[in-house]
Amino acid sequence: MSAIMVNELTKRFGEFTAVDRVSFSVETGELFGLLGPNGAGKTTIINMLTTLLLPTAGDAEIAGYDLRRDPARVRNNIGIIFQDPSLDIGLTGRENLEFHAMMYSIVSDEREERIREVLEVVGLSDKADILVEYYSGGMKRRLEIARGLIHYPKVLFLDEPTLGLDAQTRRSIWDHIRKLNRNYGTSVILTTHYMEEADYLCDRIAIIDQGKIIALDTPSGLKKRLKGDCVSLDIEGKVDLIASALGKKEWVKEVARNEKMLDVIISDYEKNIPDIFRTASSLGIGIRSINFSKPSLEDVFLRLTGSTIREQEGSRLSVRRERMRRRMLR
Ligand SMILES: Nc1ncnc2c1ncn2[C@@H]1O[C@H](COP(=O)(O)OP(=O)(O)OP(=O)(O)O)[C@@H](O)[C@H]1O
Repeated sequence: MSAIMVNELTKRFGEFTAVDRVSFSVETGELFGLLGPNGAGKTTIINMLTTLLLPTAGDAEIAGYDLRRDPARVRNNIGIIFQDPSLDIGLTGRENLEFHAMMYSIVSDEREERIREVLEVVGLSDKADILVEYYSGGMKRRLEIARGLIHYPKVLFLDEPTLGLDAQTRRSIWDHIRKLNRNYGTSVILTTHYMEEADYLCDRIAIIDQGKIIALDTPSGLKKRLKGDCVSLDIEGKVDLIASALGKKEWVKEVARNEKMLDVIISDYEKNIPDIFRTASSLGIGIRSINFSKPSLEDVFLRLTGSTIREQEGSRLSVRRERMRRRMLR
């Protein structure tokens, strides 16, 4: 059985269509991502699937229950972690969980054991009795995840789970999400605009742009849509000569010269890279350095939407990477 089945789900705010006939399904135990820029419609999709917002059209089933006909049962079978923190900072971590467990009518005999368990999943057992006011951003996020798990939901919704957190904390949250998904078999649907988060965590990703799903596949399936890998060579000798020799190879998709540098888009990197060296050597041309970049989800996104990628300004490497990326996409 699918954990979530979405059929032509649509949300209009007045004249504006925020979500436009979106259809997808999430398998039981799957970690599924909605990836897209700010304003793409991800939160609106989550809000509809969690019964917080009424769809304009379309329908969905969550944990086997119809969104429109059975919203109470849907709510009982899901956990939600919102984008904005919603903890009571005047209570301890444990008290926040107790309060939530009571709201879900978990009987007191079971409550203590469940709290112990979810605190362990998110690695907060030793901080449970500290006021949330003194928690770091990452600890708060982990506590929110623990809270979303307290009633053993079949499906967990996470809206931008690591928004605003530093890289190290983000990584630790990812590991906790994976752990709960693997250990409990909880189906997870998360929204993110961090490409690396979707890539690292998700079994499958739906790329959302302007309210529509524009691609849906595994991370590697999405990356395979690109033309190839980019090899960047710093040439010692006649650049035009090697550029023309490489351009004739069947596995070379594109060659572009930039002064002494050569960017070559190739297929099957592992197999063909030695041939680049052999070709250079047969022409008496040296290669000072070689740089290699594999396509990322960022490249896929750029290819699909045409929108620019924000790179660190001023860095020559970034400018170069951006240039190489654009070549891979053409
Ligand atoms: N209640 C509302 N009334 C009018 N427009 C809305 C409403 N809620 C959302 N929108 C619009 O719908 C679009 C999608 O918003 P949504 O919050 O779903 O995007 P998102 O992909 O989740 O981005 P973010 O991560 O920034 O929240 C946006 O243009 C937003 O301004």
